[in-house]
Amino acid sequence: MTKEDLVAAIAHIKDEEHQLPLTDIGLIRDITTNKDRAAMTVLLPPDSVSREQELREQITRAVQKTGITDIHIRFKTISNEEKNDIIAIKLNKSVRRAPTLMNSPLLSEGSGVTFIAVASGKGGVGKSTVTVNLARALAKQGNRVGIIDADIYGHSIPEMLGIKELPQKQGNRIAPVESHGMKVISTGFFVQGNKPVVWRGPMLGKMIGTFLNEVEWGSVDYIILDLPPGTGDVALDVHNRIPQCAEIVVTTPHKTAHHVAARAGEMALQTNHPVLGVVENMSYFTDPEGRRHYLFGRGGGQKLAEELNTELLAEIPIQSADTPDGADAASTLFDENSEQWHIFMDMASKIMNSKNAN
Ligand SMILES: Nc1ncnc2c1ncn2[C@@H]1O[C@H](COP(=O)(O)OP(=O)(O)OP(=O)(O)O)[C@@H](O)[C@H]1O
Repeated sequence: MTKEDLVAAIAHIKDEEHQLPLTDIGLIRDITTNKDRAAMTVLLPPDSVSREQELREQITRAVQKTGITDIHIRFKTISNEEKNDIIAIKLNKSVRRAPTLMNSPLLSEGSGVTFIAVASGKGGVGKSTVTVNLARALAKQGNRVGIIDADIYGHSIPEMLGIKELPQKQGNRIAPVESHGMKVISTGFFVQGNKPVVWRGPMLGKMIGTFLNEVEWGSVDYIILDLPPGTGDVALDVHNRIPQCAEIVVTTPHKTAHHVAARAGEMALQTNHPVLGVVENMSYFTDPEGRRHYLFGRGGGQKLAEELNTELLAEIPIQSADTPDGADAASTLFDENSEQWHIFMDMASKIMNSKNAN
């Protein structure tokens, strides 16, 4: 009796959500067998905890059919995020490079397009702010830049850029909206009103493919993708469809933010995507006398960069909403005279230099 025989014996036991064998998606692991003894660990996400007894019985029956009677099954509860991470990493090999979607000229070798996904562990840390300003800074330095706002839950890019129009049809293709010298496509263009998006399964799986294949991008040097927070389906799809996509992980100086951000970066690493670096946002506030105040603590970005074995690309200060002229300056498009803008310009140069070095 080998481990493979044991895996085969329990391969019919499936995950309810994905209908895939638990062994294939990493939710049964540490499978060992030794003569008449078998042991394994079953990982239970919250919605499956009630299945513990049923699973124990199913596994026991299946293993007993092989003649083994000494069966040890450990159950470990995991969060939904952990479940998604495990499945993402496990499935990556098999779903990677779906052939029908590889025909986008953008993805071909020699297209010269650099893809950068901007990720974060949780929402509200400034992922979209980093996407938009990095894209602007790259455009300002002479690059042709496209933005894919793939944040299905908080597609804020059109609003940030003040885009009012919708993309037009160009033959049987979609023309991205031009704004601030960049080409923009957003999930927000394809939903009505401000309803939360309930794109699941097949539709979600098609989204990145549609944005790559059916949008007429023309010539672009960079495509920056604003991912939804966390390590869900869209992030996984990007990792799968765009194997060359590099990642920037945005975090704040908060310890908790650093912790959750690490997962987004680790997913990239485990799926062999380079992590370009970490951006720490809302790092400090510079007062009118030029003194820095580290309102949310210090070092979170650096710590995350070390953990992911990458570079701290930038520390973006907090922009005050209180401006001399009373205007609402907490705009996400940083003014070209601001400290923040200079930092974004430096970051864009760094990224361009590393592209040229490759
Ligand atoms: N450095 C900064 N200084 C001041 N305000 C900022 C800064 N960075 C971001 N903000 C503000 O914080 C809020 C959240 O930023 P943003 O929408 O970029 O985050 P996000 O991570 O993309 O969030 P979500 O995942 O919900 O889309 C916005 O109102 C933005 O204007």
